[in-house]
Amino acid sequence: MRIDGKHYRTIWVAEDGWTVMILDQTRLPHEIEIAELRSLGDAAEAIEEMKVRGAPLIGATAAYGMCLGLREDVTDEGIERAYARLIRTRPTAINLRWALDRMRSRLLNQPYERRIELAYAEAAAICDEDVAICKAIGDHGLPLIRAAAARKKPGEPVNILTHCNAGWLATIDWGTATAPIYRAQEEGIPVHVWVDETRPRNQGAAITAFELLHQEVPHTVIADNVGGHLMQHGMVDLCIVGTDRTTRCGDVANKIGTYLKALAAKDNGVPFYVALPSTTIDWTMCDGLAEIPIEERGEAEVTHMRGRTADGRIETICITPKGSPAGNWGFDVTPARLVTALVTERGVCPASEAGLAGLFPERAG
Ligand SMILES: CSC[C@@H](O)[C@@H](O)C(=O)COP(=O)(O)O
Repeated sequence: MRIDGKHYRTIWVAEDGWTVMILDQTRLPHEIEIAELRSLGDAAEAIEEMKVRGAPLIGATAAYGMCLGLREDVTDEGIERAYARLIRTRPTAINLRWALDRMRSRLLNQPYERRIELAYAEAAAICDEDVAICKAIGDHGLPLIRAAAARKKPGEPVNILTHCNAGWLATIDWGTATAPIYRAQEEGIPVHVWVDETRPRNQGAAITAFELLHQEVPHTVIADNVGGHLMQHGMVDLCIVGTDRTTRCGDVANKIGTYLKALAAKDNGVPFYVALPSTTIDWTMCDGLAEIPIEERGEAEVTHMRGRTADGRIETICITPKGSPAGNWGFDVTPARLVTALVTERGVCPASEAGLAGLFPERAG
């Protein structure tokens, strides 16, 4: 996708053939800064500090983290050490484990002298596949937006609510929840996106708004609690969000607050879609509420906010009384019964074990 007219992916390898380059998402939307990852530690910290974030991009960064780890130690022990360091960076997004498992099984049993080259090729393949998968999600999600457009007066935009950032900046390109929106834009279907701010880290206000602005998609940033009101007043035609882990039975873990939007959507008869690559499905789990690990992060993300002052300085300010404790759960689980449908690279299906098994029979038990 584009920033100031220039095409970017979220992660790539520098001309030296080994340094991994990322867009540092902690600097958005105020600064466009490209960061270099030159060691296993750099890659792990980039994920932990959320310089890169979003389930597919976390997986891709971990894959490149394995490459950087191999440059430090090419042995089997080196592979296991890199795996162990990267797997503990963030707990909820299943793409992390998926990418690490794929890298490990590709590399073990290979001659030492070929491992680094094979690792970079595998990480690049993971990225290229993610681009194709997200594009396919866009193709399959497009008819849902087209159908909503058919119910509107000519020229009236389809109002789409999204939460957090499941856009191209959460993937390699295209995004998951945003891919159908970008496809609709390409087709000339008028769309308008309600962007939940997504406290505490404001991925909606900072990142989704940034990417929609640069893609010239009409949008409005709203406070997290506004969505229910808009739905009650017929101002949302459909919701579409991403996910960090979806169980084989269709329960969906996504950024904290997603569940409340799904409840409001159900109450108001607004379709609630979840867009996901199959790499985000955890086939080992059924009951998301009981089984999906939910990331808890530091209090400061809740007690403090970061932004740019009128004179251009980036500042962090405290918004709570000194001494008030804060809780910071990063994700919640939306039960399958609240999800209208899942949009995957193979098509749209009910959020259920049978629905997913129908699209991915080779994975279903
Ligand atoms: C396309 S990825 C979907 C999710 O990863 C996204 O909705 C989300 O919740 C991201 O959370 P984050 O904590 O910013 O990594």
